[in-house]
Amino acid sequence: MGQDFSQLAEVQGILGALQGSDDVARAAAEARNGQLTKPPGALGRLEELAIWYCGWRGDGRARIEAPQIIVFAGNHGVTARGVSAFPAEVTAQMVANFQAGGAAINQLARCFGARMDVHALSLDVPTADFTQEPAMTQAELVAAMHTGWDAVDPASDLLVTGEMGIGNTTSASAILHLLYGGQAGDWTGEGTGVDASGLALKTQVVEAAAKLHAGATGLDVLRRVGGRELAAMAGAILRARVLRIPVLLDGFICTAAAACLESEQSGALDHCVAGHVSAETAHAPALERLGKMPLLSLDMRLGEGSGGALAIGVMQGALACHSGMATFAEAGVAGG
Ligand SMILES: O=C(O)c1ccc[n+]([C@@H]2O[C@H](COP(=O)([O-])O)[C@@H](O)[C@H]2O)c1
Ligand SMILES: Cc1cc2nc[nH]c2cc1C
Repeated sequence: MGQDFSQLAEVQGILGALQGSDDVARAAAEARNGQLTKPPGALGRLEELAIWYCGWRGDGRARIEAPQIIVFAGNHGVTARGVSAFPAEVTAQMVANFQAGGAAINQLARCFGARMDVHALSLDVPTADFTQEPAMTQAELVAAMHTGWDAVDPASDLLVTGEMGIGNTTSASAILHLLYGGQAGDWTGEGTGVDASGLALKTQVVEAAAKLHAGATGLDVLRRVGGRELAAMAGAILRARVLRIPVLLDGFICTAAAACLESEQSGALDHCVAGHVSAETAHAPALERLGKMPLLSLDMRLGEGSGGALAIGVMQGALACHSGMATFAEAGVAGG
């Protein structure tokens, strides 16, 4: 595709000119679904998912053959406030683990035949502490979004964006509090596992951040209280939209990053499905605000794209049935 950007205004221009899904392919998929050898509606939500996917792919009989998982990693200045149960150096250590094939996401990628890529974003330069100043400059935001944009393989047919970043649930909570209001406590949870006093401190940090950055919207929220890996996920999700590659959102942090795109441009996440709802308490209300019903609910709170990766299997199943099943006429089954 001939689209690219080097400035925030150009990102906004791309968001303002997004195309919808292909009505003709969607109608063909809907017609095919009505002829398959099953009682109407018997595959439940899989039917709606397959039709949705076919619409985005522009093919009434699409399959999933080349899923891609991208894990973005970033470090956060706000960790100096003591908001995580783990030290910041774990981010770089886990990147090494991803590269060596030892993390959960490596195993899940293999299970579903997905290509997996890892992008570490300036781990030696944490973002600024957003209780004091914006986490990123506009140039830093755009550069991180561009890393995500470039990371998407145009030949892939389903994308999962995942992340690794000690402290990034504080970022996600601050984003959601700024976008959706309420109290800081409504959007703040345990992350990697802080105790009750840790949670109280983290809630104060989110409250202070929301106060400092009050009034921000859309991508400016991502810049002010986000992080590089969140911005990269947003960039990848946007690129996927331009390339008509459907996206499975992962957990709390991925959803918060995506919510900034939706805040900037209503409908920007129409090509996305929520892969799962995580155990982080504010994830379910965030998905509700976005009108996204998660495919899975397994009490996971790992990140890395792990919940989205598991949902690849659900989507593969939906499309295998839709595109592989015989019709009543083909199979000579009565009642179609
Ligand atoms: O995906 C989720 O819903 C999720 C929920 C809680 C924690 N995480 C992961 O844990 C890390 C952030 O947790 P924390 O406590 O350091 O803010 C980061 O690497 C995330 O991938 C992820
Ligand atoms: C060990 C560990 C692995 C992770 N994967 C994603 N976030 C994580 C956070 C920690 C602490």
